[in-house]
Amino acid sequence: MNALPSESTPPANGIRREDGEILEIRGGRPLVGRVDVKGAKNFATKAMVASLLGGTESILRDVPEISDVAVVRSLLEVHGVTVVDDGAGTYRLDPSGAESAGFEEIDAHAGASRIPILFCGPLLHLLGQAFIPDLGGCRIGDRPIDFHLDALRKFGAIVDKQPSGIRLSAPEGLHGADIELPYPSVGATEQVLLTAVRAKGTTELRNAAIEPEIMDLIAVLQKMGAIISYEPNRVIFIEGVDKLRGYDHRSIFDRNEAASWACAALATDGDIFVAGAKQQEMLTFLNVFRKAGGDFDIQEDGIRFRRDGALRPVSVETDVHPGFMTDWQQPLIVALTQAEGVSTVHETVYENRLGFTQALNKMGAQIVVHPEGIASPERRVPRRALEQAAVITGPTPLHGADVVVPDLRGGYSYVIAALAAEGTSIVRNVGIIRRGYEKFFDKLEALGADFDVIG
Ligand SMILES: CC(=O)N[C@H]1[C@@H](OP(=O)(O)OP(=O)(O)OC[C@H]2O[C@@H](n3ccc(=O)[nH]c3=O)[C@H](O)[C@@H]2O)O[C@H](CO)[C@@H](O)[C@@H]1O
Ligand SMILES: C=C(OP(=O)(O)O)C(=O)O
Repeated sequence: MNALPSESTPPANGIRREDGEILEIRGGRPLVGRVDVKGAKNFATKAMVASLLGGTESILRDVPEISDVAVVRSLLEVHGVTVVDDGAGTYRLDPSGAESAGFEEIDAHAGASRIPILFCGPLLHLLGQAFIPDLGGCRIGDRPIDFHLDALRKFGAIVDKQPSGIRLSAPEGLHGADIELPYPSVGATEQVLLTAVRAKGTTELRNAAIEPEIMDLIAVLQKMGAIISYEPNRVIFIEGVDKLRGYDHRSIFDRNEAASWACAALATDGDIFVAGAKQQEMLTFLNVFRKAGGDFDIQEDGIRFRRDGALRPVSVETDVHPGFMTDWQQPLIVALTQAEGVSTVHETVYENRLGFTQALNKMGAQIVVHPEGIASPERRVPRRALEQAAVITGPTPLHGADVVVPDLRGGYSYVIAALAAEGTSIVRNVGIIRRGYEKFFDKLEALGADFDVIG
């Protein structure tokens, strides 16, 4: 492997490694070694928004160095929140200077993230108004926000959809609400939690999402002084309180990143210790990992993942927690291209999350995507002719190709496919991967990956 330019010396090709958008990857080598997984992208960003609700400074620990965090930080700062970090993942967030921000400033900082929508409740409580720009995030379906807006109206917000975003106001303040979600939406559940904690009166939320990241957000809000009870059958009661204080909290680990590296070990016949990974939040993933021919050791400070002989075909259906997480299926599909038999992956959360498989076929995989998925009336995702179920026939040797990253988990998947392939691949648009994977290039290097940043 050519020695990668270190951060301190400018690389020969003049490309600052950390800003690299194009990788040249030479495959055929197993990934072996240790990676450290920090806090979860899908938790830390929400906890940062929650700091707006506190009357005093909050401290958030194990914050990952990813671009989605940078987007939320800049949105908080344009609203007058002081954010200081120690360079090692501890953030201090002081909302005492919070104020309204101009549309242009907000729009300029919205980035490719979905998190801005979660600013609604806290800003309405704090300022009585909010402007939320159009959202980013992975293009894996329509990703509407109707559940969010319906909930905010029930809290008493006036919602005005505009060409470039949403303007909200709450002239009478916000009051408790009775809300049943049509689907256990993670974002909509977080929207309700972040709004209800300071609303006047009690809120009942039914059909709530209960992902581990949601439970950690509830823990943060409880630390701040909120009164939230989590009942059986996805029911959450929130008693609004007049004021909340700052919190001190260590983020839950990123189970999506941990699962990604586990799939990388399967795909490259490697052996990866994921420091920070915990069994409890990954039970469903670990069962599928073992059925697919993986072996894992649960240790005090992490989980060791490796292949245990030939990979075996599996049938997986994505679902809400505690089911198989939709964010896990893309890296798993890369590993299943090496399994000895026919696997199926039914994507039931998003209607368009299997398009990334076309590039895998370009690398030699045999994946057929069925737009209608499984024929079952209770399916979550409306039955439309989009990517719904993938049938993966293996094992198929992968060869290098020139591919363009479509989304966060698809991008990660292309990199491990290139590492598992024989020959050289060019993977473009890899900046998207930095949305959710901290120090991605450093980790690949630590695991023995043979690649260069070429653009
Ligand atoms: C930043 C973050 O935390 N992202 C995660 C979050 O996304 P996000 O919160 O956007 O995902 P949701 O759980 O809301 O979406 C699930 C399904 O509900 C639909 N829906 C959602 C909201 C709405 O108002 N109307 C509607 O129809 C979506 O289109 C999708 O089909 O949960 C997803 C499901 O675990 C994960 O894949 C994402 O990684
Ligand atoms: C879909 C994902 O993220 P986002 O909701 O931020 O697009 C993901 O983390 O896999």
